[in-house]
Amino acid sequence: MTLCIVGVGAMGRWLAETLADAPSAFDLAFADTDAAVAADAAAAFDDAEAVPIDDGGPEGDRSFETVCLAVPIPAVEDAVANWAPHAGSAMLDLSGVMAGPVDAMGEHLPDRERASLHPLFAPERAPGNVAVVEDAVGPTLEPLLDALRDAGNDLFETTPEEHDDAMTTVQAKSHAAVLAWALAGEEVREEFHTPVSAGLADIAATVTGGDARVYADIQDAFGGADAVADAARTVADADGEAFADLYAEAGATADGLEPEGER
Ligand SMILES: O=C(O)C(=O)C[C@]1(C(=O)O)C=C[C@@H](O)C=C1
Repeated sequence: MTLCIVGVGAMGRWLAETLADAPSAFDLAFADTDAAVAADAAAAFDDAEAVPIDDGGPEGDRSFETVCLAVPIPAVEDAVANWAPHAGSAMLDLSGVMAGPVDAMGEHLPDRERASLHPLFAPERAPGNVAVVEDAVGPTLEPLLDALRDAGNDLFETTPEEHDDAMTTVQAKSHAAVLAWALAGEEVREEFHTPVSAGLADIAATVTGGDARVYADIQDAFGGADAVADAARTVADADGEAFADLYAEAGATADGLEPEGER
């Protein structure tokens, strides 16, 4: 299958690396607004090519069986429109938001295969859970999804609404809370750390070790930092009894938030 990966950031590279090891053959092409980044990726994979971008789509009248959009969240809907004429059989996106691209793909590729995937991890922690909306999946996308499964990823079916709602808690509120903790904290001697503070410090290092633009896009797409700030204010203002009530309420909510294996 010819597959053009549009957007060669961390997740575009992750897809290429995962498929390069798959038994089914994927002829890879890479396109990026930074032509040097696409050229680098093409050089790293056997027989892969770099595709120059012109006016948002591929230069010349190029067509690929499948186009995968691994572009930033704010760019994905325009990318669907620009690349739809060049996706012969299928399009998928890995942008991390689902409602917008699923609607746009339905509008621009009504008669072709379509899926939206969100790998819920950074590539260095692959394989992991991948949320999937199989809007219209058939013989073109099936081998690609199988290759991700074969690489140890756990693909689970969701809806755009369920996914985007979940990301408010899973991503936007989590990141806001962790960043606020790091911003409010001060350096302490290592021996003072407790299991709780050491765990938070580890998570803060993970969150701040990524790409600021990706984290800003997540805040814009899903919101939730205000709710975290309001909750922190309520905790800060609570006296003994009110604090105990909040503590109990947080405990009950936290039970529901815990991944099943850890309950
Ligand atoms: O660093 C990790 O492993 C992450 O989980 C990163 C993380 C996240 O924190 O939500 C950040 C952006 C991606 O969309 C997916 C996951």
